[in-house]
Amino acid sequence: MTETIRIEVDARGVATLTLARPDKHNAMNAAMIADLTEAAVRLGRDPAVRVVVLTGEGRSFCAGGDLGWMKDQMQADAETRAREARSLAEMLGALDRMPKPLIGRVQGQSFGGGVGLMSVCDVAIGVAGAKMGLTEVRLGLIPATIGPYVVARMGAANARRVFFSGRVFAAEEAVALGLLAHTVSADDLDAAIEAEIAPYLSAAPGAVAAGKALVADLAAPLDEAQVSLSIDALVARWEGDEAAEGIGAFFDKRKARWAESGAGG
Ligand SMILES: C/C(=C\C(=O)SCCNC(=O)CCNC(=O)[C@H](O)C(C)(C)COP(=O)(O)OP(=O)(O)OC[C@H]1O[C@@H](n2cnc3c(N)ncnc32)[C@H](O)[C@@H]1OP(=O)(O)O)CC(=O)O
Repeated sequence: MTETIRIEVDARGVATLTLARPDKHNAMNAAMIADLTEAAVRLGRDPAVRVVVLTGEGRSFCAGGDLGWMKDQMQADAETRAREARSLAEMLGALDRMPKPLIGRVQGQSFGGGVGLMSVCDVAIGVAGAKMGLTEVRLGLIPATIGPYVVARMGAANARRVFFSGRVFAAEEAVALGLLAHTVSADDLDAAIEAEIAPYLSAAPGAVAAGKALVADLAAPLDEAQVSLSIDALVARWEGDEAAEGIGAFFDKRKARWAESGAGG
């Protein structure tokens, strides 16, 4: 475990999992991806933990996949690229399957993979007016490994709108899309999270875990074929010119210049 996340467990068994790269808006690099995967498995197995709250330190919940890490994948060999893309899918799967209620405390901006994290929470509550979006297409990327979870949340019709436009929307719209349960003022966020936690603490842990597994199977059964498709889709983007231009433009702090064919990779 590195320094990318913090875990605190209180006497009631409420674990708070905090994304802790505030200077990078909590973007998920390789270390954070590994740490989150390990934490999901560990907290899921710990009988003392009853509920997990996922939050971010600083101004953002999570700005998505770390674009420096993604840039590295573009220079890497095919085996490394596939392994790194799979690590993202495995992290999302580990959080999604964690047999404890996972509550998202969305205190700031969330983009790309940050919206993916919200989508693997059982319930997420956000601050009114917070900005979010599936902004990947602005970077020459797509919501790939997060795709199955986000589509399950908002449905294909909504996903088409927000995936293909990459537009930024407010937390209120995220409620309508099914990403957030409701919004509150920043001052009321902790009270809202406490209110959400309380009933889980009196529920039978085994029943909660069984219910969570059943809902996951009934609502959006995710098989290895879908996971592989999403990994391949991410790797294909890393191999194309558009992501190099989009990510390059982000770090150069300029507007991306897309090829005019409209079919560029
Ligand atoms: C998971 C999958 C795909 C993705 O998630 S792709 C990533 C999608 N995310 C985004 O599009 C957000 C990118 N970030 C921003 O738009 C902005 O940084 C911000 C979050 C709106 C904040 O803007 P602000 O002007 O307040 O701050 P800076 O831009 O100066 O950022 C400060 C600092 O943080 C670094 N940073 C921000 N986001 C990222 C990031 N995603 N990756 C790496 N670094 C990031 C930024 O570079 C600055 O660093 P300095 O060193 O201080 O310059 C794929 C799948 O689904 O499979």
